Order: sequence, then structure tokens, then C-alpha cells
Amino acid sequence: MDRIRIVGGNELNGIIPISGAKNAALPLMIASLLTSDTLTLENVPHLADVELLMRILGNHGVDVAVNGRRERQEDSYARTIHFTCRTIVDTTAPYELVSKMRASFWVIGPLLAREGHCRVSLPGGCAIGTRPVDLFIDGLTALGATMEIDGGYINAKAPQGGLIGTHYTFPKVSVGATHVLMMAATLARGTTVIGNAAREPEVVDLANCLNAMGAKVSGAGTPTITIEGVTSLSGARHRVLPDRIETGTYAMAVAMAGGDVVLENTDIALLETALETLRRAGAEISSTNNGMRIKRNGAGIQPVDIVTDPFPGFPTDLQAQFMALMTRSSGISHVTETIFENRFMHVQELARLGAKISLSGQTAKIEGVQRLKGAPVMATDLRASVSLVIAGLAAEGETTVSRVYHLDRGFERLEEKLTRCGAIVERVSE
Ligand SMILES: CC(=O)N[C@H]1[C@@H](OP(=O)(O)OP(=O)(O)OC[C@H]2O[C@@H](n3ccc(=O)[nH]c3=O)[C@H](O)[C@@H]2O)O[C@H](CO)[C@@H](O)[C@@H]1O
Ligand SMILES: C=C(OP(=O)(O)O)C(=O)O
Repeated sequence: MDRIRIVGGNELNGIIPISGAKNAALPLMIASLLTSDTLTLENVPHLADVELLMRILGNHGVDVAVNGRRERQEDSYARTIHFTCRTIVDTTAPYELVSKMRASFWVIGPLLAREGHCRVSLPGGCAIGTRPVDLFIDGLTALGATMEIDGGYINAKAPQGGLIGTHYTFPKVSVGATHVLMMAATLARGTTVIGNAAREPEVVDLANCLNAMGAKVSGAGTPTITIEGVTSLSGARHRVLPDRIETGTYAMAVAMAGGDVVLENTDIALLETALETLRRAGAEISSTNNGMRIKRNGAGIQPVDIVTDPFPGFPTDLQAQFMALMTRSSGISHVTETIFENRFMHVQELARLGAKISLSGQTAKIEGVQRLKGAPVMATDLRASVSLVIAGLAAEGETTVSRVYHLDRGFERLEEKLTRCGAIVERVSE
């Protein structure tokens, strides 16, 4: 199994191209199930999750054609991919595939809307909490579907004549359930109003794509989304928005290691809360033509408290990375996780590098230390794994991160992007 080897101590200087967002690409790809025409997506990142979803969609009858072409400059490999689902050949999403990635469960919305029935395995994904699917079940039930759990699967059935528009307010904000209800409602009869919807930029990206396909979605990006059902959707061409979590991750890497880096093909407006937090921690951040520039000022890293929250709050997907940064701050900081109940597995791994972190319920107290020292550590989930890389960049000596498959789910060519900026990071195969 591969490991990532990091020799800490080098500053980062140069340019890092930001990829298309994994968390936007996945629902956008799933939207291809809603039409018999071709959905063309540009700027699709090359990630394990994307490849797995291609296989899952292929199982349902989606033909996937990849136009590997180099965009803009040699270090950008954003792909344009055509997804065509003339007919749905299989309405079952099997356990073997869905259990590997949470988002693959989201096929339930389009399959139900287009075919009127489906059988979808309960999901797997990062082990960061129990991650139930009650909101999906309640939301789709509100659209008239019958939902039944049977042998680890959900059997979903739309009423005769298809799903029916409804008013449904989520009791809790869920990104995935918002994606699914929005997709399902595009082909429902009548108007659906979703209350307490997730406001994440990826929800807006999906709504824009659905509208380009002929859907009538308004209000995405606010807590109330309105969808007027249409009888069919057509093909479209859509560009996946930049990955705000990858952007924030590299910004934190620079804040940690020091240096001066331009993050290209991204947008500062996608992660204002996280960047404001980084400024308070001592980073200098400015907007550029097509991205941002980040420098660490001379004052070192200041301690800052954060609380994760749905967008526009501080993203849970940057919590581990920020905690890694705080391990080297000049004081005491607190990180409170409010989205997932078990998203602190990086704590014990950061401790192996010499970090001082104590946990009390959903809050971690981090006492900044003068030095971290390299050690073998283990990736436990996607964002935790990259937090260990960030810590390794500032640790003395060698850090090796095992279970790199977590990292490959969401970070495209991480070693290459960091190495080009002067870091010593390499993939070692055993
Ligand atoms: C592929 C993708 O986009 N994944 C993101 C998505 O995950 P995902 O869509 O799975 O996360 P949700 O927004 O649904 O989860 C938020 C909270 O709602 C709970 N919940 C969710 C659904 C449900 O039916 N019942 C329920 O209780 C979850 O357990 C969690 O506590 O949003 C998360 C929160 O920003 C991110 O960390 C993930 O990276
Ligand atoms: C938690 C994540 O992904 P997933 O929802 O697919 O587990 C993530 O992207 O950080």
C-alpha cells in the first residue's frame, strides 16, 4: 500500500492550481441520470471518488466518455467528461459499490424521479459519524414516494404518475438530502418548496446545472429553494466549480509552512469564513485575477477558536486542517465540531508528532507547541489525512502517512502540487 513521505521544514513558494470540486462533481455526475441526453461536465477532478461514481453510474446505464485534454496550461489536467444515460438499465445500486462512498446513495433521487422506483443500498463513506439517511427518507416520502428498508437496502417507489410537488422543511441542514430532493423535484408534478435547505456553493452549482438542463429551480444558495417540476430534462454543458476545500487546505498548508503561494483557478468568495479565520491566525490573503495569494506574515501563527457550521460557517471539511495549523500556534485555541459527532480521529495522530490536544465532548483544546517532530502516522479519513500532511510540512524530520487511499478520494496530485512549491513530499509504494 502507498504511503506519503514528507520531510518537513521547507517553505512553500509558487503556484498551486486548484481542481474542480469533488463535492460538486459528484452530484453533477448523478444529475446525468435525469436525462436521456448528454450532460457534459468540464473541470472534473481526477479522484478515486469520481472514478468510483463513474462505475456506479455505468451500472445504471450511463455511458461515460472522457476527453482527456490539457486545459490552459501544462499543470492543469481538468477533464471534460460526457455522461449519457439513454435508458436506465438497472435501478438497483448495489451494496458493494454504494458502501464505498456516501454520495453514491444520492442516485436514489434521480432514479426514483425518472423510473418511478429503485433499490439503493444504505451508504458508507468516511467514518466520521453515524450519518443516518432519515432526512432523505422523509423528504422523498413528502414527494409521495413509499420508502421501505429491506435487507440493508431502501426500496423506493413513486406514486402512479410520478412524484408530486410538496412543501418540505428539513429539521436539520443536510447537503446531500438537499441535493437529492432538489434533483427528484425537478421531474415531479407541480411545485416543490424546500425549507431549511443547505446553502453550500455546491448546491448552487447543481441548481445552475439543472437549470441549464431545463429545470426550473430558484433560490439555491438561500434557505428556501423552489422547484417547478417539468416533464423532462435535456442535456447541457456545465463547468464544475473550484474546490473550496482544496483551496482552504493549501491556504492552511502555506499558513503552516510559511512562504508565498498563488492558488489558481479558484475563488476567494467560496470560503470567506475560513479565509477570515486564517487572516486572524496571521496569514495575508489577497484576491488575484483567477484565484488568491496567501503569505504567512512574520508574526507566526496566532491562536484562533473555531466552531464548524453549515455554509456560510466554518466548514467541517477544513476542521482537521485548521487543527493541524493550531498545533503550532503561539497559544491556546479551541476547535468545536458541530456537524459530525466523530470527526476528531486526527487528534491521536497529530499527538504522535508532538501536538498537545485534549478533547472534551465536541471541543478540542489545542496548546500550541514550539516544534513538531516527524513520525509514522495513519490516515483515518479524507480530511484527517491531509491534516497530517500539513502537520508534516512543519515537523522536523520525516513523517510518513499510511492509508493514503483516503487522501486519493479527494486530493488530486497532492504530492506534485506541493513539491512544485518547494516541499519534500513523495509517494512511496511498498
Ligand atoms: C460528497 C459531499 O458533498 N460530502 C459533504 C456533505 O456530506 P453529507 O451530505 O453526507 O453531509 P450532510 O450535510 O448531509 O450532514 C450534515 C449532518 O446531517 C446529518 N444527517 C444527514 C442526513 C440525514 O438524513 N440525517 C442526518 O442526521 C449528518 O449525520 C450530519 O450530522 O456535506 C458535509 C457537511 O458539509 C461534508 O462534510 C461532506 O464533505
Ligand atoms: C466527508 C467527506 O466526503 P463524504 O461525504 O463522501 O464521506 C469529505 O469530502 O470530506
